[in-house]
Amino acid sequence: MNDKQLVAQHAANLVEDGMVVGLGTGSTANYFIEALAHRYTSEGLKVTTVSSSYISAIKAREVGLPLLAMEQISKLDIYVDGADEVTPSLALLKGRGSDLVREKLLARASAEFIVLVDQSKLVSRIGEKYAIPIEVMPFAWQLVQASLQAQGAIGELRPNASKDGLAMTSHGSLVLEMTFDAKLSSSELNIILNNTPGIVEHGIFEGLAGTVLIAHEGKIETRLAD
Ligand SMILES: O=C[C@H](O)[C@H](O)[C@H](O)COP(=O)(O)O
Repeated sequence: MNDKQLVAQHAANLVEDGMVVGLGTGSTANYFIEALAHRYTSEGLKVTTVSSSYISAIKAREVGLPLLAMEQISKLDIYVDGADEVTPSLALLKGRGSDLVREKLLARASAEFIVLVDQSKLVSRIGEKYAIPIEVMPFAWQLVQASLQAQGAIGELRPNASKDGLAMTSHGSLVLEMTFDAKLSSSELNIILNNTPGIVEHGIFEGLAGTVLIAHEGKIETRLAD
């Protein structure tokens, strides 16, 4: 079992009978979906799930988990997802995939947001390893880019996987990948991005993570939000 599987299994064991569980997106979230499905089929654990992306919904269906559409829920008990960066204050950077809107909705709506990472995701500040993904309305991308450049950021639209076009999110947005002055804190960046018209969603998850489970060499460390 690798570190991502280990931490995913640990999180699946935290799910209790009757819970509505949000399913994240990405390789770590996939391991969680598999581990939860195992408990559902082998232990008869009663769960309902809601997915953060089309790809996670497909995965959940493949493994036989009961799945609700997001429109059918107004709250959930637990949301489990990976992250690309985690700071000491448990601010997150997410969105190397393209499903930020649903991910942040579920993170905000859940009673408990549990983040699964290995040690490679720990950073001292948001933006240390990756540019910040920013979903923009397609017609707004140049105005958003110019507005952020005026505040010192640099960056371009995300290319698609084969680099012969542009990446598009599940909901038809383009993605700007912007790097900001390293002196800006995650909360300052969060405010700038929340206040910029034309941005649909962005990858800074500030004050949302309740628990971060960190796997390293077969052991799990639990960090709780203040
Ligand atoms: O949109 C992608 C999500 O934010 C992922 O949770 C994040 O990129 C981490 O992915 P992984 O578990 O594959 O490292």
